Amino acid sequence: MCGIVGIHSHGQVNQELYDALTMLQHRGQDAAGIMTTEGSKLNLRKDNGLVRDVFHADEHMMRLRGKLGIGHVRYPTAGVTSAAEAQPFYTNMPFGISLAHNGNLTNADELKLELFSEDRRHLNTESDSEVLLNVFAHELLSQNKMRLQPDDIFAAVSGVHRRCRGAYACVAIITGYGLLGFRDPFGIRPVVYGRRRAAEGYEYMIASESVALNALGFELVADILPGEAIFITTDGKLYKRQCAANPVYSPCIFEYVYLARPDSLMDKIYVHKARLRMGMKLADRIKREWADHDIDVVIPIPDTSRVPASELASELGVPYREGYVKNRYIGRTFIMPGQGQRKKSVRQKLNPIEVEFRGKNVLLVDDSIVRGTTSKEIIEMAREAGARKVYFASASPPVRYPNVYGIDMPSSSELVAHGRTIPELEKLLGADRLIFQELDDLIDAVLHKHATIERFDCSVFTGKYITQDISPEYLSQLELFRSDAAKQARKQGPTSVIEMENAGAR
Ligand SMILES: O=P(O)(O)OC[C@H]1O[C@H](OP(=O)(O)OP(=O)(O)O)[C@H](O)[C@@H]1O
Ligand SMILES: NC(=O)CC[C@H](N)C(=O)O
Ligand SMILES: [Mg+2]
Repeated sequence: MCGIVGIHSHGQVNQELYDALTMLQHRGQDAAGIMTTEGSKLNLRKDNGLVRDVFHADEHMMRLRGKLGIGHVRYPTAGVTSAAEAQPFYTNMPFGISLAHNGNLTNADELKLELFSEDRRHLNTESDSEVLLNVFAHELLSQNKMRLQPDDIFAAVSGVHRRCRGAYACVAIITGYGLLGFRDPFGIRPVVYGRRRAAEGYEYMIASESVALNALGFELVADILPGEAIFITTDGKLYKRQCAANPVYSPCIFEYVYLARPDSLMDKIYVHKARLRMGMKLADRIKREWADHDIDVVIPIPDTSRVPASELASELGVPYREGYVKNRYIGRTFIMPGQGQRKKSVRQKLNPIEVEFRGKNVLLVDDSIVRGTTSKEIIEMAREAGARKVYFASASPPVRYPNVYGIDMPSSSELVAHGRTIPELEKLLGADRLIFQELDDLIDAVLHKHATIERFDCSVFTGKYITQDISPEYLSQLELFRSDAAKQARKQGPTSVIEMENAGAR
């Protein structure tokens, strides 16, 4: 999961793109980038780091001039972490197109070969997003038009649907023409759009999550539906089209569990409410299966589990206490790149308030257990702080299978619950009792009364991939290339990379 944003405004967009990216920072902490267009000139700044570190006022922000632009915060799931793979990506032919992508292509390798040998296009990085951009560019070129019409752009998006597999929510600038947003036919990753009234007419914004719209005073119009594309021309006309032959509304359920901010409205579901219902369902399970529990206090693992934990406590009728103080200067640990950094960061990030633990039976609640980095450390900390019994509940089922759609969980062997029973996990993590949400309850909690979603991608819990094209060979290749060990081994090589854009003086 990365964060994407695009704005078409009547004023300069640089600061607004920056502000939107800070609202989406929780979706990617590795790199950030902004591309703006001013007439026919494009301005790009991208680098590794948090939004606040990548853009400096005089050096970059002042130079990102233009009334139309796109931005990206990256959490890598393909290629490498080099700054050259920060987004947006750009290709000159045709018209000058720049693109920012959230998701992950599962046929990037085949497409790379096709692009090279059949479409005669050049790729300069290992990124699947550069592949996606070039497929779109080739499809646009194939329309064979000197002047583009919205129909040509939508036809090119249909071409992307035919060729690209996996997850993609994208924003793109077609220089001189306008701003495009589109979503894969399964709608795996989220993307919404909104508008704001200005004296000169409406201004438009496309973003991964509605929180970015709220913060900038845009009203949410709708989700871009699976397979749909919207195009806003440089003079502010909006066109919308369903471009996929067979769209199936099936977003990733893990967005609701962990990835998204609770204050986002996503596919017409309030993430906050979905998380409250997760807490309620989990409490029901405890009441059903452990009626005589001896829990004295419910303690959340900040940040994400606060919402389900509070509802769980109130349903159980047990006090809810903030037992861990979160260091506000440490980011999300799960989306950090290496296991060493993740492990160290848990201790730096969370510190127990001893009085909430001493002599008590505590139920620690988290939204998920993935690699077990957080839960293992946290349980140990609870014991060190003097807890009598340490129980642990997860608002989602055990994560047992890799993700191939934009979450960097490439390797089943890194997932603590893979191939382990609950008693084995209790032992490994050091919990006196471990309680997981049932998948049906999680689905009920998220779906609630919403009929438009046909199903969810629940692959991290079930190993069944919504696109139905993930072979065991693909998964072993993924593990080989992207496991922590593989990434670590690659780091042993030269650390400074000479990239195309860095070759000359900047
Ligand atoms: O089992 P693990 O591999 O540790 O992964 C799961 C943990 O990681 C996430 O927290 P994170 O610190 O990323 O973000 P948060 O502050 O939003 O909870 C998630 O909320 C769990 O706490
Ligand atoms: N998490 C994402 O959406 C990643 C986007 C893209 N696959 C990259 O690695 O840059
Ligand atoms: Mg957490």
